[in-house]
Amino acid sequence: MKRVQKGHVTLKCWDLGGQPRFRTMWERYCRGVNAIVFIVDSADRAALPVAKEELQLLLEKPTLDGIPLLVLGNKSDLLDHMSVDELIAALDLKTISHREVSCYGISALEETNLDHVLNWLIARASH
Ligand SMILES: Nc1nc2c(ncn2[C@@H]2O[C@H](COP(=O)(O)OP(=O)(O)OP(=O)(O)O)[C@@H](O)[C@H]2O)c(=O)[nH]1
Repeated sequence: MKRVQKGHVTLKCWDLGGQPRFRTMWERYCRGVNAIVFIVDSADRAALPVAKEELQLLLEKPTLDGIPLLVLGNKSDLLDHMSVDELIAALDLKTISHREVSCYGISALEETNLDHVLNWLIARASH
């Protein structure tokens, strides 16, 4: 767990492992949160079918109904990264209903677009 502070808001963030053995834990950690952030490698097209599958399995849990979802396509610094529109299509984000969904491209390495991510999260934080 990591605390991220901006102004008067402190975000408590849990970084969950992406490997198969951790995936059954996702739902437990996502219960009761203000937002779920699902991060994919936007330069790894081959991994997206599995990412789509795992995201759908997570979102169909009744305990997570209505929780806002932010999908981040990381590694936008790499030449062959997918655009946000490509990510939306590959992850079938348009078919997600009963919750708010946003998708941004970011680079954790170059710290690109992270201000948008923070603002999105702060707007959904509890006061
Ligand atoms: N080019 C580039 N590489 C990145 C970026 N973000 C992370 N990486 C690299 O990607 C690899 C994986 O990064 P991690 O932070 O371990 O990824 P993770 O998703 O937390 O991994 P798990 O939690 O184990 O699934 C590392 O080699 C990072 O240096 C980025 O924005 N651009």
